[in-house]
Amino acid sequence: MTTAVLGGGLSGLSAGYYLLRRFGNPLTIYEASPRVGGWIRTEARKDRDFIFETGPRTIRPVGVPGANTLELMEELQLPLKPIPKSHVAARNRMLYAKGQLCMLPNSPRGLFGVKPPFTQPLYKALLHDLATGSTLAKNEDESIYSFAERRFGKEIADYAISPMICGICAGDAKEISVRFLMDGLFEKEQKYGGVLKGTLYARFKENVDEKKEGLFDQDQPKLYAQALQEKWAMYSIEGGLETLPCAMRKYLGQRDVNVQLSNQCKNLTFTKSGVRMSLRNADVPVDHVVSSLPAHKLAPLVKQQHPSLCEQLLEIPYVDVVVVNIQYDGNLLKQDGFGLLVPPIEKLPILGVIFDSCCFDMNGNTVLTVMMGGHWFDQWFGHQPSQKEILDTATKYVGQILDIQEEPKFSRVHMLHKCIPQYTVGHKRRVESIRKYLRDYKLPLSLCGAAYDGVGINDVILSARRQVDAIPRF
Ligand SMILES: Cc1cc2nc3c(=O)[nH]c(=O)nc-3n(C[C@H](O)[C@H](O)[C@H](O)COP(=O)(O)OP(=O)(O)OC[C@H]3O[C@@H](n4cnc5c(N)ncnc54)[C@H](O)[C@@H]3O)c2cc1C
Ligand SMILES: C=CC1=C(C)c2cc3[nH]c(cc4nc(cc5[nH]c(cc1n2)c(C)c5CCC(=O)O)C(CCC(=O)O)=C4C)c(C)c3C=C
Repeated sequence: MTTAVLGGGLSGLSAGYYLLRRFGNPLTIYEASPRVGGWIRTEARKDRDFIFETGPRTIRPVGVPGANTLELMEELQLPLKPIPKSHVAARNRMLYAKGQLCMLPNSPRGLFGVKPPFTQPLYKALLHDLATGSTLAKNEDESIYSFAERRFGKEIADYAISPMICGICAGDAKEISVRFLMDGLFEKEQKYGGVLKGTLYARFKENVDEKKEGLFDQDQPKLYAQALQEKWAMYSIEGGLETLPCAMRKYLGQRDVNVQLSNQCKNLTFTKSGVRMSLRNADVPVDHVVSSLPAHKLAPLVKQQHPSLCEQLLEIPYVDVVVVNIQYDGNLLKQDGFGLLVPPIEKLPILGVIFDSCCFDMNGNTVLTVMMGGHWFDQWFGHQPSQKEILDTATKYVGQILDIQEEPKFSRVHMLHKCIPQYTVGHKRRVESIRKYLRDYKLPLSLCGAAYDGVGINDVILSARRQVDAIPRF
């Protein structure tokens, strides 16, 4: 069976890895740009002993998706850099709200005091949940903001959930589906009439649930067991996260998988015997294609033969993010931690700041990443500001929030256009409908990647594995 993968980002490379394992060669991965990795990009400043990550920087070793990624890391023998749960970067997460830097509670004791930006002890939010019955009809969807407000009150929705959504998809919690991050809690609420009630009731079933996913019934990956034992909160890779796609490309290349860079797929034509892909210099027929492309990039490729599929794909919205990496000599941070998020209710042009040099050793440098834009990109950056204006905005807020007044020694501004999909209300049903369309028309096309089954690194790797496993054998 001849297979091909569209896209050489992490999901496409993972699809290549799992296709090779299941069907062997011939297998080709087509990537439009001259490099692999997609949004994963590390800029190493070799002369200065620090790195800038322009996309992701950490991976969570949690649950089946986390275990699956660690299995891949083990196979690739990558040198991981764990951050244990006791590390300051795992314990200290901050908000900038009401004009001050606020530390979020990191232990059960934190539920009982009143700490800004909250005006009530957090346990009251739990009482609110206990006192409120379930109010939505079964199996519906709603925004994560409205769910949090219903269950825990407006303060939690504004100062806990909304910034969390900014720190995962740069989105507006008022539009993002509750099923994006709280599918389980939502289901429990609907089933048992409350989040807390449902969580306590279902707790004893947790191990059963993990087994149900069926991937690691026999043995857990060794690295996952190690991560559990050593209580890792998250990890990166020596040299930065781009080490992962580079290692995958090498691994696949050594096993005769053809990874073609700068070869954009321009059209897909479904034929009686498979698919014809229009590529740089030729039309190539294959039996089955796995697309890892962002939904808005796949849409035009199927438009000619399947306009309604194209329209459904275009219903998955994306947002732009501005990433500003900055470096200063010496340690200038007065407060250590992972970083800070700015709740959207503050109406500031920044989404948050990550303290890279607190998470990982940067040889005495202070390295920060300021993230801006997202759902509010047009409002703040729609006038196409210059790189200097953007850098000035980032450093202004670093000055105001972190009291770092000096100019950065080194900086980079990146505009990430349509970099992160938004799982808005109804996303789950949209994806089901897209996949149903492929089944109904018996199209030899599988879809994986950040557009469909989760936006994190673990999610896109697992998405590739599941989609490859679901391809019927010829
Ligand atoms: C700013 C930012 C921070 C993030 N932080 C984290 C984090 O800390 N932890 C975490 O787990 N996740 C994080 N993520 C998410 C993670 O980076 C993504 O989920 C993941 O990289 C998506 O991989 P992908 O392969 O699905 O898509 P992509 O990376 O978008 O890859 C798709 C590839 O397809 C190629 N392509 C497009 N069109 C064509 C075509 N017609 N033909 C051939 N190739 C084509 C593109 O060039 C690209 O290489 C972050 C994302 C962003 C943007
Ligand atoms: C503290 C500041 C943070 C900013 C600013 C931030 C921006 C940002 N993040 C994404 C996408 C993802 N981030 C993810 C994980 C993650 N992000 C932060 C913090 C900030 N993110 C933390 C602490 C974590 C780890 C999560 C945890 O341990 O609880 C992920 C992966 C989520 C997962 O399922 O594992 C993604 C995806 C974007 C696009 C962004 C831009 C504003």
